[in-house]
Formats: sequence, C-alpha cells, structure tokens
Amino acid sequence: MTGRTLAEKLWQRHVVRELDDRTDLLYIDLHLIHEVSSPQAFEGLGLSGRRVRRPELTLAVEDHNVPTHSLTISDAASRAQIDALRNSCAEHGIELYSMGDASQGIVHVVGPELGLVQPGMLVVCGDSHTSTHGALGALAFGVGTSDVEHVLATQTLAVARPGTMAVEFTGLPPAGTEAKDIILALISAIGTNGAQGFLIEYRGEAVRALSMEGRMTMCNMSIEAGARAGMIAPDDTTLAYLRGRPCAPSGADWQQAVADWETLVTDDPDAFDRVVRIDLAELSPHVTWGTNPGHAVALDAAVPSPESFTDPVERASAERALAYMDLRPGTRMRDIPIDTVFLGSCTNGRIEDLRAASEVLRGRQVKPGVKMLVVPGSGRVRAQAEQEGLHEVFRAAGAEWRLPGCSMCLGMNPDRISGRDRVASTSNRNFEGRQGGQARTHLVSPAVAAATAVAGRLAAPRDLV
Ligand SMILES: CC(C)[C@H](C(=O)O)[C@@H](O)C(=O)O
Ligand code: SF4
Repeated sequence: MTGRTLAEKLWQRHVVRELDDRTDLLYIDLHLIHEVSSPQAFEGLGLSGRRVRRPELTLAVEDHNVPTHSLTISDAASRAQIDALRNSCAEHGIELYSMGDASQGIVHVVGPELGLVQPGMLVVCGDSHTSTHGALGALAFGVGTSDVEHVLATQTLAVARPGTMAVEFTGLPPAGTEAKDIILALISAIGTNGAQGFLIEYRGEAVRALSMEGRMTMCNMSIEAGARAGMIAPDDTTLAYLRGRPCAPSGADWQQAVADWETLVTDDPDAFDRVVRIDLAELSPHVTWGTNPGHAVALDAAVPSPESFTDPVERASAERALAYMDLRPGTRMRDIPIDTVFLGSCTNGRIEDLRAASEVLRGRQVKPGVKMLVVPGSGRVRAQAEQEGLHEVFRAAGAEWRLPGCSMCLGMNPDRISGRDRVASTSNRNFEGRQGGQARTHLVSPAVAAATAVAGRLAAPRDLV
C-alpha cells in the first residue's frame, strides 16, 4: 500500500513487518473485548502459559449477555461467560466495565464515548461491528477468537492487505432522513457482498454534514455490506466530539494530536481500487422487508416481487425471505403491522438516536398492544438521556426504559423474542431468528422506530397526525 488514501495511511502506520506479498504484521493500539468472544482466547493464553502483553491497551465490557431489566443474570451460560471475563480481567490487570458500572455499555458505544478511540489508531475487537470506530478516522475491524488470543499475547496481528473502496455520496439527504437511511440505501444498492475484501472510506458533503453519532451508525453497518472496515476522515466534527472526553489528549498533547490528525486524509481521490457513487438528493426513509440488511426499500415502496431480481441466487434468497417474513409481494411497506419496537444497539443506541425518537414520541402514545423497548447503548448514554428528561418522554408514551446492553439486537439475553413477533428494530441485522425465536425483523432508523410504535405499523414521523 502506497499511502495515498486514508486507509493506506492508517494501515502503513501500523505495519511492524511485511510477512509476505499479501500479509502484514500490524501493531494494535487498542484492543476491546467482551464476554462472548474472549473466554476461549484467555483459555488458550492460559494453556500456553502466556500473559497479556499490554493490559493497559485492552478494555473489557460486559454487553451481550447482560439483562436490561435488572442486574441479576439467571441464565447459567450467560453467567459463565461473564464470570470468565471477570476472572480473566482480574488475573491480567485489564480494566473491565461490569453491569451496573456508570461506564458500562455496548463495546462500540463505550470506546468512542470515553475518547479511547482516536483518529489514526488501529482498533480491533472480537466483534464484527468494530467497524463502528472507523467513524473517528481510525482503522477498526472485527477479528475472530483465535485472533483475540494472538492480540492478547502479542499486541499484534497478521492481516492480509485489503483493497480500498470509496463510497462517494453526492447530494444532501432531504430532511426527515437519517444516517441509517443512507447506509440501508447503500447496502440495498451494492448488496451484502458489495464491499467484500475492501476498506470503505465514506466521502462527500453528506458525510461531512453528519454528526459523529450518524457517522458511527454508517460505519457500524459497513460489515453488512461485506467490508472489512468503514472509515471517515477526521474533521472539525471529530475534534469537537473528542475534545474533553475522559481519555482524549488534553493541553499541549491535544495540539500535537490535532496536528497529526489533520494529515489523515486521502490525498489522491483517484487512488482507490474501487469507487461507488450514490446520490442522496432523493433519499427517503428506508426499511428492510427481508432477512438480510440488503433487503431494504424506501418506506414509500412495496414489498418487492422475487421476479424483480434478475440474479437467480438473489431471487431464491428473496423467495425464502418472503416466506420467513410472511409477506406478499406488492404489500405496501406502510401496511405492515408491528408487534414490538426495539430502539437501541451499537447502531442506534446513542444519545442522538434517543433524542430523535423522543422527539417523535413526545406527547404521543405507543399504540396499545405494541411493546416498545428503549435501551441506551451505555450507562453514560442513559445518564445523559435522564438528565435531558428523555426517559420521562419514553415512559409517558408507554415504552420501557431499560439498562444498557446489546438487548434485543440478538437473542443472547432475556430480551429475546420467543414467538414470531414482527419487530421494527434500530439494530443492524435482520437475519432469521436473530432476535430470538422466529422473530421477523424490519431494520429502521430511530425516528421510524418511534413513529412505528405510535402507528402500530411501519411509519415515518410525517405519517402521524
Ligand atoms: C457475539 C458477537 C461475536 C457478534 C459479532 O461478532 O458481531 C455480535 O456482536 C453480533 O452483532 O452478531
Ligand atoms: S448491539 Fe448488536 S451488533 Fe452491536 S455488538 Fe451488540 S449484538 Fe453486536
């Protein structure tokens, strides 16, 4: 990699050694861990008699298995994973934010909000949505459990060099659309393998106009387009977000850091291996109808017919998805009734997401018979929301205000669906059974989630009277 794009610059900064013509040994600046993908790694480390090389560059949180209604775990398997993480962190001197701690939360919410993730860093975590952290101008990707063990032991990792891909957005998205709509529109356009083998850099005026929360939503779902990572060059928005956060540099260190971060831009826009252009001027709220995040359409549209897919594999996938989702082609998306609404996850569980949803719910009621769960992404998000009185808005509307965690994003904790509920969810994956049972998931933005809760069917805020 020659260093003309942001991704190449970030990569080059971390090369310890070139291993062969395709693979580099990379130095890891920050290793985030959680209870699901680390127990086996610690076990392997123990079996080979090794210690954690840089415990101070490792941060652990409890997120996937934690209940959000109380601080007591009754499920034995969840308890075991949490206990294993606690024991390993104590043994190796790793900082851990446990359930109930003010800084606990979903790993991808906690890292940025503490100011731990900074431009120029290489961040890994045994979790696919590590791509979230690229929003800060970092190179960040998910790794497997054996990689977690390698990073624990050496603070390095051998990684094959990916290609670089620019996603150039043109036009500014109209009012009433959010980052979630942009990323759903992108994935439906390029497909869930559309960015396979690439590091995406999101570019264009629309990206510059996004808040950090919106950028994190976008980068979070890069993996759903098959990308290894997604990233956005740091700018004033990034600096304003980082300044004053607990682990961000301060004083002279801040000035020095900023001078360096300013160099983290793509010098040659023609240097990308691949460029995708998407115009956002006509964007409208997007929702999914099927069982992968690429199965998305405008809320204004109808459930597509499998015949509309020319590719036979895609057509078969659409047929299967429609059978699972129990939907008929031609049904207007707005006519789809919803049983449960989930607002939360590392995609849309940040303060701005809660604000957007509370705006819609203020003075309104969740439709009787619809259950709505509001799960802040972290203890800090929860505290901030309570300071702003958002929890009162949610409760007054009839939604449940919960403790932080991954919650209904996936069926690893008590918030799982047991039957065939149809769920409007602000999370990132609508796979079969992802939310537990035979749950039928429709991915939506926070504003659409809130409007849907009120209407009892998929809806945008402008549909509400
Ligand atoms: C459990 C964990 C390893 C998993 C991931 O890798 O992403 C989860 O966070 C998910 O979102 O599916
Ligand atoms: S919130 Fe969902 S996507 Fe994010 S880390 Fe947790 S389970 Fe994975």
